[in-house]
Amino acid sequence: MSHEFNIPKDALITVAGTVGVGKSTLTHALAARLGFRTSMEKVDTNPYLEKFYHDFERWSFHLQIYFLAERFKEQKAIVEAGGGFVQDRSIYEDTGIFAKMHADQGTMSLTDYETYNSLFEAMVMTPYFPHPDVLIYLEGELPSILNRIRLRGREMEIQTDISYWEHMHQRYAKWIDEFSACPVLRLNIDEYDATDEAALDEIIRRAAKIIQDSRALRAI
Ligand SMILES: Nc1ncnc2c1ncn2[C@@H]1O[C@H](COP(=O)(O)OP(=O)(O)O)[C@@H](O)[C@H]1O
Ligand SMILES: Nc1ncnc2c1ncn2[C@H]1C[C@H](O)[C@@H](COP(=O)(O)O)O1
Repeated sequence: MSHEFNIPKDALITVAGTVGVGKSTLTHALAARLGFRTSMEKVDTNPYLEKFYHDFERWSFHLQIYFLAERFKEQKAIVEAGGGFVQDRSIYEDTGIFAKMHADQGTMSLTDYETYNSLFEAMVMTPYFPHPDVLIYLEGELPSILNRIRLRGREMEIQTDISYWEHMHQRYAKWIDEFSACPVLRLNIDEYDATDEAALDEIIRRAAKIIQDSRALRAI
């Protein structure tokens, strides 16, 4: 157990939510408080991301395959280490939000989407794919999130039409209502401050309760 919080040492906590909502910030803060390792989404070394923002149609398949490979390697490292990680973004969002959104809006062809999905499903069926003990879902109003994207200052995101972020925000709201792959803790970004220790502790206590309840159920 992670001493004062009753979080099992082998737990996997995943932080999910739309771009700019605060996942990386909370991932680092939770991991530091728990003495867990982080599994971060790497942006600077991604060879397709910037090209993708300039031409969705040309690069969406390449980018999805790249993200899938990266996330799978991360999952494998987490399993091999025996858990004890906070993970920045779930693999479920790649398929359930991004790939689907681009397929639906015609910026990824149906054939590419089907190829991607069959690869995704084959990967998820392996022992290297532990479902998280809890998925912490961050949600907030679109204007606050857009403001955070601007403040963070990634030019490729700032230059992207606001309709892209609006559409993603709507998809996320629907996606989380239907999500059932693992237990969920929903957090509104106006209701916590990631730099405040008491707020973090409260989030961890809520996560711990969810993890204990779901592990107890699995043990029956
Ligand atoms: N709780 C918070 N309060 C204020 N600003 C925040 C908070 N969490 C994140 N931010 C800021 O919002 C921006 C996006 O946060 P980040 O953690 O990178 O989001 P994500 O990983 O979800 O894309 C960053 O500039 C970050 O400093
Ligand atoms: N699967 C993905 N498809 C397209 N774009 C993606 C995917 N996963 C992440 N991204 C983009 C979105 C952001 O520009 C960066 C990093 O995401 P963030 O939510 O800021 O951590 O990658």
